[in-house]
Amino acid sequence: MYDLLVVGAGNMGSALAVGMGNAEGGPKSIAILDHTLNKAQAVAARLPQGRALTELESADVYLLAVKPHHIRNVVKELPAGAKVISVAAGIRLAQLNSWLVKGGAIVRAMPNTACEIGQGVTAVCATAGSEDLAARAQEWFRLVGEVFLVPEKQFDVVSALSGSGPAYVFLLLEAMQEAGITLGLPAAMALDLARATVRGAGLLSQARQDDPRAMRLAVTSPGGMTAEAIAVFEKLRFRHQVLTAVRAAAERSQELSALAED
Ligand SMILES: NC(=O)C1=CN([C@@H]2O[C@H](COP(=O)(O)OP(=O)(O)OC[C@H]3O[C@@H](n4cnc5c(N)ncnc54)[C@H](OP(=O)(O)O)[C@@H]3O)[C@@H](O)[C@H]2O)C=CC1
Ligand SMILES: O=C(O)[C@@H]1CCC=N1
Repeated sequence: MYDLLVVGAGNMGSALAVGMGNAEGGPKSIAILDHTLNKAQAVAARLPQGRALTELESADVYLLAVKPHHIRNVVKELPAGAKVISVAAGIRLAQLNSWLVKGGAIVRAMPNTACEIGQGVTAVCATAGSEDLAARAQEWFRLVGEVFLVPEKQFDVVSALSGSGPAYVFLLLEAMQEAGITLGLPAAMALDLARATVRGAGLLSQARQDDPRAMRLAVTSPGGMTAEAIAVFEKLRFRHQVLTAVRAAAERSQELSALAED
């Protein structure tokens, strides 16, 4: 029996399997299951004790990393009493519970892809009676980043903030690179500069634990060049754009829950 069987060798399943499987104190034996054997094999090859599967086998814990509209079928195939961790966006604990054949323990988690390098953020909640599994899930997710216990009613917003969040940062990277290119820099140099800047700003913010506004003001010399850029962002209502975008993602999380019932 495997300690952990990850279903879905896509972006999130592979990030979690690789991150947890290579961390000290993580699940010892990990199997990864995907429709496409090649995908599962590619992940298993990056694990100290990984096994690629195309059919379900017995495991202590099943971590489900398939798309929200596929998850009901996967849950229905799990054995009675299965211990399940789902990372599917929008899918509620009550839905997972109703699809399980019989009993079992259920944890819902919302990680992000930075788990692959141990720098993820994961929100966790669980059904009553699943405390042991919730403790184990927190332990494993802590191996690949920070963990927050979050009431389920906040999951849509949390998912829209930290689950989707890396994509917003990558969009900023793309936009910074494109601006550099348009204003005359070579593409590779523009990307290197943007990437190093995002990394440094993230690390500085983490190291200082300061209010981001104060950190922004420390860069923005009165009458200097940054002030010109910030004034443009404010005029274009950047904050409003971020709020509208995060709200759209949170609303989509609610829709995904409803669609999974169809
Ligand atoms: N990507 C992210 O950043 C995050 C994703 N999530 C959640 O993680 C889940 C997976 O997302 P993501 O990794 O991006 O999706 P992917 O499409 O990259 O990965 C899902 C994988 O699961 C496979 N699959 C589907 N059904 C089955 C099945 N019954 N048995 C075995 N394998 C199956 C898919 O195969 P095929 O393509 O052939 O269908 C695919 O390879 C989603 O529910 C998402 O909401 C959560 C947090 C962040
Ligand atoms: O876009 C999605 O639906 C998934 C969930 C959070 C990040 N990716």
